[in-house]
Amino acid sequence: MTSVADRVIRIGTRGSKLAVAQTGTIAKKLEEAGQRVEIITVSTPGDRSSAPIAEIGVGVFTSALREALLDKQVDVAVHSYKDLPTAPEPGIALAAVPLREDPRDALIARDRLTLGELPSGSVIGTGSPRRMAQLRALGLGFEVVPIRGNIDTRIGKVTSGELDAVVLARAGLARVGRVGEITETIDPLQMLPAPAQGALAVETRVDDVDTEHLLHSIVDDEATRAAVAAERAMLAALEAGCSAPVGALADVVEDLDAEGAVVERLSLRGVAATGVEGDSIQILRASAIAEKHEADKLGRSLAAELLDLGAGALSR
Ligand SMILES: NCc1[nH]cc(CCC(=O)O)c1CC(=O)O
Repeated sequence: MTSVADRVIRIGTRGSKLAVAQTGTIAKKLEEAGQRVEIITVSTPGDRSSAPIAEIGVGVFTSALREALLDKQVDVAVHSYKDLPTAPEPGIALAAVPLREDPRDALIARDRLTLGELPSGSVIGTGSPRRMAQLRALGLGFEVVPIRGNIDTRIGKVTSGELDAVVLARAGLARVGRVGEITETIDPLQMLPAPAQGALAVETRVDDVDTEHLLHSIVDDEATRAAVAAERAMLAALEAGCSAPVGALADVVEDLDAEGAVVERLSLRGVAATGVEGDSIQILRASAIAEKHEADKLGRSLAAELLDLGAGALSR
């Protein structure tokens, strides 16, 4: 391997419990491969503000970490991939996309209830327009209210009785050891996750090829990278950001080629909601399948299909 083994690789992370846990998994893999690492916490404006994400803007959690990377305060930045803007960042390389956790959303409800068991009028908290739209589109009479805050704060609102339920990413709950409190892992047929949910993005500087290659060889997962590329290509082509009412989920699936032989292909499902601000919510869904190396094209063509169906009126 490269001679980077002689130095300590500085890994930057946000300070939240979730971010520290995520970064810890990457640090552990590097250490197991004999690499010395140091974890450096970078505070971001997103951590300091409690305003709705829609107001403080895309990239609020990730730009400070990227700045620390470009300033050479750290050598590696670990992000929740779904929080990254779709536009590429000059000077920064996507060194690795590790094997992702279960990408689905999870319900934590009072009395261990599921979505189907929660009565009409139940109050469910989520700050995500995507989750809000898909919850309302179930037509079960839920009142969906905006919330923010870290995982502990959100779950606390159910424990205290302030809310009947909250919806969170299962992956985040897994990373902080709270999957036991999940009362239903939501079927993607009912709620598609955010593009790249559950995945991490491991970034390095473009001029630090040794570190990039090291991270790639130790933590990259090709199937996750392809799936996430398709999901994010769809999001980018819809010109929507991380707080848009857009969901996407890609999987590598077994399919048959023209001769009937089993081949691996990439399957992508997408959802976009319009009218989220008013009360005439409309949900548009589509799906498609393509060759594994055509992730970008698959994402773009599914976005085109959603736009044809009416996603042009996407509320931003
Ligand atoms: N937007 C905040 C955020 N960014 C990443 C995760 C969870 C972990 C992940 O999806 O990778 C969360 C919390 C949540 O959506 O419940």
